[in-house]
Amino acid sequence: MGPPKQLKRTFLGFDLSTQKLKAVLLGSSLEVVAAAEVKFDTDLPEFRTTGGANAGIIKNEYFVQPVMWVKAMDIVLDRLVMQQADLSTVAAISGSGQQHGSLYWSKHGINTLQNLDSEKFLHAQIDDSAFVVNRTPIWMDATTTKQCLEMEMAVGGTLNMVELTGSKCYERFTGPQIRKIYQQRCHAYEEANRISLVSSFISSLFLGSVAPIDFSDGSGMNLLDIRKKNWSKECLNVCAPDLDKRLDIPVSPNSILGNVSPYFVERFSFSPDCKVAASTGDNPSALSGMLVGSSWLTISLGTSDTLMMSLKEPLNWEEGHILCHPTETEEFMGLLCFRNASLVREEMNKKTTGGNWDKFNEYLDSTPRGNFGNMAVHFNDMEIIPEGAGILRWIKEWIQFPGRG
Ligand SMILES: Nc1ncnc2c1ncn2[C@@H]1O[C@H](COP(=O)(O)OP(=O)(O)O)[C@@H](O)[C@H]1O
Ligand SMILES: O=C(CO)[C@@H](O)[C@H](O)COP(=O)(O)O
Repeated sequence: MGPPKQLKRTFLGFDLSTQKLKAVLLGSSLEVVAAAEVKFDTDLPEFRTTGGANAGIIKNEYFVQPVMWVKAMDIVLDRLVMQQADLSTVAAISGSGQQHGSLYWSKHGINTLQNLDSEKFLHAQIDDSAFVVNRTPIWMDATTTKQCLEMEMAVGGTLNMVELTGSKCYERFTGPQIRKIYQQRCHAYEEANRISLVSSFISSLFLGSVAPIDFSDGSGMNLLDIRKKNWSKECLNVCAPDLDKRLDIPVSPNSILGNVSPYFVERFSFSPDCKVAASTGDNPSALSGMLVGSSWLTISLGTSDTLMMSLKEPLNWEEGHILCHPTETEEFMGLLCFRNASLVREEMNKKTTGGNWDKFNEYLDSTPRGNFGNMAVHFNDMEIIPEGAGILRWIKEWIQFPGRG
């Protein structure tokens, strides 16, 4: 006999990453009680994504229709219920989101979020009209070179931007993306009452109101003063007008934002006392989830590959990012991100084995590490670090070692 129902406490986490939405229900000893996922390409083919994103007509343009994420939330919750997951035991909900992507709420969208009808699906209510930008940029987008130059110049150069925000201006970062929308779709920007990151969007759905952005994921915007853990007025001013109102005050990633909205109580039997915690970026989440000491380096192999480390003090890196640490909130984290990652591996796997990872791993295991000196770098898309694209191959005979002729 297990503990009485009122003592059973579970914790529900979401990961809204590039290719899928995953949900995991954990017990109080962190055991997995239930898990479900929704793959955008195959479960929601009507959105026509490839690797979870839509490519635009402009080179390096990538976007997503936010309603796809809303629909994915409907489906993933239903999949948990179909596994008999008892959502009335959930004590708290939180999430991790692909970094840098942004959502632009219309006034109508905010109103709908606050008055959801539990008889209807989320996506039947939070539809296209909830957002003023229906092709919303995600981290893969790199079309904001002009805005990056403008923002850096306006704060006195690249080094000043690094010193303030922890990163030079990167095309995928939210600040340059917001500036592009302000410049190219001024009307939409004016109509955007609030702007969410993908992470704060997850909390918003459960809270029933637009959740604040946490300062760890907020560090991936080129807008946050990472030392003060607040928006940099200088950066906001050079990005777009009246941006502070649209972003609200950033909060600690540890914050409890409120109770779950009545929609989830009525539709999925969540307890009205269930708490909604701030969500954060997927990389800050990955670093904190690894529970490693400060001298460890964490590597995450996913749609993007990332390298993460804890830092006591922020450093002024020419490349890469310093973010506010998600759990040691007085500290910082270093992040390097590489975009030619799982999608490149996937393509190679399809070519060589027809998409069978076991076979692919067998092939890898059948050659020694270093592959006899035959190596290749596949930058199918313009890489972030180093900035470059193309395929480079090294064949053993071509590599000249000093002293070996
Ligand atoms: N056995 C495997 N070996 C290498 N890559 C894999 C394997 N299984 C899945 N993948 C790849 O991992 C990627 C998904 O990783 P995931 O961590 O869920 O992504 P994300 O970073 O978007 O959260 C997919 O591109 C998939 O093809
Ligand atoms: O741009 C970055 C980090 O700066 C990416 O790592 C995104 O956060 C996407 O995450 P995945 O979907 O690859 O996990």
